[in-house]
Amino acid sequence: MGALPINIAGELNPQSNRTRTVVLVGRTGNGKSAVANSILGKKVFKSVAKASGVTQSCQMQQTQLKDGHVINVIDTPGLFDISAGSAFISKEIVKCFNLAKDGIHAFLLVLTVRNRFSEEEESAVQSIKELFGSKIIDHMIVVFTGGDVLENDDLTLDDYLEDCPRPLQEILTLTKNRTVLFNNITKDERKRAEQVQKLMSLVNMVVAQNGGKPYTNELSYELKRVASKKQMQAEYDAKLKKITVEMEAKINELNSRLEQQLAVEQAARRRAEEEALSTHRRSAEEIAKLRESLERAQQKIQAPPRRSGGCAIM
Ligand SMILES: Nc1nc2c(ncn2[C@@H]2O[C@H](COP(=O)(O)OP(=O)(O)OP(=O)(O)O)[C@@H](O)[C@H]2O)c(=O)[nH]1
Repeated sequence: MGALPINIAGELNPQSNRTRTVVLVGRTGNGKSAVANSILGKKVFKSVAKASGVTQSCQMQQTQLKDGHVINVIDTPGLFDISAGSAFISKEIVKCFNLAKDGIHAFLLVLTVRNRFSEEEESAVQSIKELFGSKIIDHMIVVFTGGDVLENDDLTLDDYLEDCPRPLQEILTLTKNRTVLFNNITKDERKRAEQVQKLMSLVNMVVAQNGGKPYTNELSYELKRVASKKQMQAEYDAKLKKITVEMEAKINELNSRLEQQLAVEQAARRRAEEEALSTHRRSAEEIAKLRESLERAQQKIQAPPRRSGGCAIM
């Protein structure tokens, strides 16, 4: 492996300053591969409806856009799905950083308007933040797929995001509303190009806001350091393995913390639901009692006057 074309400050070398590398992250089935294909303008990544994950490993593809920018697109499997094991995640994260030799300019968090924003989605974002550090947020753009669904309902992305759940609102605030909507099934080439153009202007904005520097973290420095030392293959492999194992331990620790947090939240929600149910039951009982006494009162009023000694009591 050769030296990476970024200097120690993480800045791009002049020859690569028209290259942008983006990584698609998000839950399985949200449409990462479909977005990657829309960016590339061709069906390169497999994108199909399947209950289990389709993308099995990080892969990178490149294209040159009309404006001269070269874009590297890295598609990832559902790295932060609850079912993904830590050994798999760590291996894939190391692979992803190894693929992104120019550094990563933007992380595209892929969400879909076709499903509700779930708790799992929220904890996936938390995992990303904790594993890569909150600096990653400065490089994050939220891509919503399912533009066609909103179009069919005559809705804009802003309409959809009105009154969105608080955790999603927080992500949008953190990422300074860098959002873009993709209709990945459109056959209209102009529309596809427009979507990519909007995304690229957000990517360029992120690059500018980060002083032209791609995202780097301890892991990318470590990988760069290991790669730059022209070591023997066996030594290099051993170092890479060590990095992967360390990453796995970090993921295990994070997962057990997130599981605990989720359990606490679920217990609190269950308690609140039970309380609401018992309040509802109590008020239903009170209403039934009230109704009963009302009926009794009405029966008394409607009852024929009692007679005494043949004479009506007036
Ligand atoms: N209607 C509609 N369907 C979409 C859109 N984008 C993606 N899909 C569908 O969503 C399903 C999942 O898309 P993928 O691209 O495979 O999702 P993924 O996140 O890459 O999934 P994995 O590769 O399994 O991690 C496919 O059936 C896509 O056709 C969109 O904009 N509109």
